[in-house]
Amino acid sequence: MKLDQVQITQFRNISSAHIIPSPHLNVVVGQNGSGKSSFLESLHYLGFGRSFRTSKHKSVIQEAHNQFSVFALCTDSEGEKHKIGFLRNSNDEFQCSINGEKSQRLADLVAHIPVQIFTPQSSDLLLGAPNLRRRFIDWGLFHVEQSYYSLSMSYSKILKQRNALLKSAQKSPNFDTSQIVYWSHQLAIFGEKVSKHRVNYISALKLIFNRISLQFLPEFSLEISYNRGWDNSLSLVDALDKKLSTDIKMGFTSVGIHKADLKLLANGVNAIERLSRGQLRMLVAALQLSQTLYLTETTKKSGVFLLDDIGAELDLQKREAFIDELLKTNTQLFVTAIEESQLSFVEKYNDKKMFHVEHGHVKEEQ
Ligand SMILES: Nc1ncnc2c1ncn2[C@@H]1O[C@H](COP(=O)(O)OP(=O)(O)OP(=O)(O)O)[C@@H](O)[C@H]1O
Repeated sequence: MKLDQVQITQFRNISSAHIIPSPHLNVVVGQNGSGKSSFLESLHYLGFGRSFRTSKHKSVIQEAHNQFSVFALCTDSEGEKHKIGFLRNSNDEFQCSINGEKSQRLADLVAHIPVQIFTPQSSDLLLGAPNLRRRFIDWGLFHVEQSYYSLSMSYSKILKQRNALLKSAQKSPNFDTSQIVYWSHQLAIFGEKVSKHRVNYISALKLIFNRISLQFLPEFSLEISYNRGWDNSLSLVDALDKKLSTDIKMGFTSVGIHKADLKLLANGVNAIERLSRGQLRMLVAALQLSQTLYLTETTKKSGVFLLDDIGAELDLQKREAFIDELLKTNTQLFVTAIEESQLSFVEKYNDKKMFHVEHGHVKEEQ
């Protein structure tokens, strides 16, 4: 899906903006505090229903106002037009709109536009907690595997149920554990299915990643290793049964897909111990690009890629390599920079638009 037009209202310092982007490359330039990241953040809402900078939705609503909205006219890969929108008010209520129909289900909206974001904080994918890496895998699967969302939602609901029973059992020694065993079996049914999708996805991603990482970080031998969240020699139901008494003691489920993790190895050791900050960012870029390639190859869908503050920690050559490769995937790119000189190489692209942001006004450069 490509964004043909975007209308933003009362979003941070952007009172109102109407943009007609290029379907390929959009360069957004402006001084510190001008509103570049806010512009990308508003597009992020269309792909996730949330910000990439804060969990407090209220803080993105423009001061002295009580709601923001982002609307877009888009074209999908079959050439069909769609009208999508997202609105959120200061009472923390939101509304999605898809081709004129209102919806309270975020999944309906975010399924339309696969949005990815790359910021100076993106190395958190490798440095941060495992849930960030699971979210990375889940994002990829959500957009390629139709059943994945409902399978993982079912797993989460059953996990809550099992954890509530474990807490009750923790408090009362005579608790009938057969109920927990029942939920362990239910949990295992969905957990095995989700895990199978994840394992297949990682294997496919590895093939693409091996090629991209050679290009982006040729000085290292890089490898993805995936831990599915329980003992490899056991089925999930057996692993859950084996951990039953430990889980009762702790009051939560210690094995399952909610414990899965990705590890990135550089020359055989954990990449975070070996790579510089810039190299870690490039590794994240390679992972995200692999996802983009997989998405377009398997579904023919195209997405929107937001690159915030590209100048931070990536040298000119690496910025160029990343943008070159993203543009080959038919992704619609929005790149922000403080100065045009940080992106001097964009001269070579024909189908691009340049935008200038000043005090929240987004203007296309003619
Ligand atoms: N809720 C809000 N209402 C009005 N203005 C806001 C709100 N939240 C943030 N701002 C202001 O919006 C401006 C734009 O911030 P933004 O982070 O988009 O800037 P930027 O151009 O990305 O800057 P930098 O290059 O420093 O990252 C800032 O001056 C900020 O103080």
